[in-house]
Order: sequence, then C-alpha cells, then structure tokens
Amino acid sequence: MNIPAKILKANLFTNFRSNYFSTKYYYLSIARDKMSLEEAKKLAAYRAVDEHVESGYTVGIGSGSTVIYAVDRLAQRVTEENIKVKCVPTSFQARQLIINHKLALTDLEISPHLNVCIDGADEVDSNLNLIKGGGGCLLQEKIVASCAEQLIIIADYTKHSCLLGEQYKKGIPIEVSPLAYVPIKLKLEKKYKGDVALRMAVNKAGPVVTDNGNFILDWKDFDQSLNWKTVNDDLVSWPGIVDTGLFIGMASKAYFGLKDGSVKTQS
Ligand SMILES: O=C(CO)[C@H](O)[C@H](O)COP(=O)(O)O
Repeated sequence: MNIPAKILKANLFTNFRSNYFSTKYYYLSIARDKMSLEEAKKLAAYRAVDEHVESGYTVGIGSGSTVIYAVDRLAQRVTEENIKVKCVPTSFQARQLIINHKLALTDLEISPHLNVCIDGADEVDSNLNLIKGGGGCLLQEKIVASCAEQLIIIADYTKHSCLLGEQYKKGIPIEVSPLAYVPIKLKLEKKYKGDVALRMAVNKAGPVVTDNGNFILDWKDFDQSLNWKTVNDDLVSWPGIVDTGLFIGMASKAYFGLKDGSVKTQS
C-alpha cells in the first residue's frame, strides 16, 4: 500500500509525541514513587529518633538506607539540642555514618549496655517478628540489638505484612561459615523445603563476604506458616550457621512511614 508522504510524516510525529510524553510520564511517576518511599523512610526515622533517644543514651545504629535518616536526625539533635549520645555501630556502613556525622563512636567492649537500638528491617510481621540482613549485616545487628533495652524498627510502608515472606521475596538471609555453605544449603532445602542460594556480589566476582568474613545464604519460597521461633532455634544450633536474619521477639516497636505522610506505629 502506498501511504502519501504527508500522512506518513504526520503519523511519525504523532507516534514520536505519544512515546515521548508517555516515557516522560513513566519517569516522572517512578521519581514520584521513589520520592514518597524515601520520604516515608525519613518520616519513620525522624519520629523514632525524636521519641526514643534522650541525652545520655548509648544508641545502637542499625544498617541500611533507612538508618541514614535516623543518623541525620540524631546529628541534628546533637547540634540543635546539645544532647549527648554515644553510638554503637552494627556494620562498617553504620560506623562510617557515625564518623561522617561526627557523632561519638563507641563499641560493645566499652559500652556493653545500650539504651536503645534503631534499625531498619526487610519485613515486619503482625507479631513484630522481622526478616533482616538484606544488607548482609544481620550478625552484628542481632548482637547489638540483644544488648539494647529496646530495638526500635524504622521502615517504609512496603515492609509491613501479616506473615513473613508475604512482601519480602528475596529470602531469609542466613550467615554461614564459608566452608559449610553447601552442606547447609542441602540440609535446609531437605528439612524445610524452599530454595536456598548463595548471595553473589555485585561489582566483584564471587560471593558476598560479610563484615565478619562469612557467606550469606538466602532462603526463598519457604512455607510462610512455619513457626519461626522453633525454626530459628533449630537453625542456630546447626554447626556452620553463624546466625539468621530472623529476629523473633526482639523488636519493641516499629515505625512505618506511610504514603500519605503519616507514620503508623506497631508495638
Ligand atoms: O537488615 C538490614 C541490613 O542487614 C537492613 O536493616 C534491612 O536490609 C533494611 O534496609 P533498608 O532500610 O535499606 O530497606
């Protein structure tokens, strides 16, 4: 079929225009979603720091992207209100955050008792049980949290669920000794089903190596109705498993920043 050049030109222009505008709209809506997610993290972090940190406190600093806002707020309060706090990091990242914000850095050797620990989570269920370790820092996070009077969780609206595994699909992280990763993967799949994968690094060949020199296994497609206290107690008794990203009965309260700019709490 012979299409007159004038019509062809007009069609090409219309197509270009609609593609251009829909692409632009697509990027705009991603930016808006991202903005609201970041805003939600910030809201939760600021509220938690305002309500749970007092002058004289030793504070555990969690890891991840939400914690960045908590440290921002903490540094702001130190400058503006002159509160005195000491901070215990849960990872290399947390240590850098503390140092870069010129907060007082301490550790569990000097300060084994913490008033509060503020940390993010990958998922929080209706009983305040958590999946943590998406950033690979679960071991230090669990140790520091266990030394704190209260573990306060800060998160955005995507992290809240009824049962673990409902929202977070990357799996339950399990920190293992490198030499044991294959036997543990096989034993875990046999006993509890699901799919267990060694976490691979990005921008480096080979596996993720934790701050403690271990590997991470991510356990996906598990049965969501498992009793997580029983499973966790069992897993941590296996030789080669250093710890799991299951934080059962550890959190006192969670703050969720919502899309509408409010904050929901759960305790
Ligand atoms: O457990 C963690 C790191 O080991 C983080 O707290 C968890 O992955 C949440 O991170 P983010 O605030 O970036 O969503």
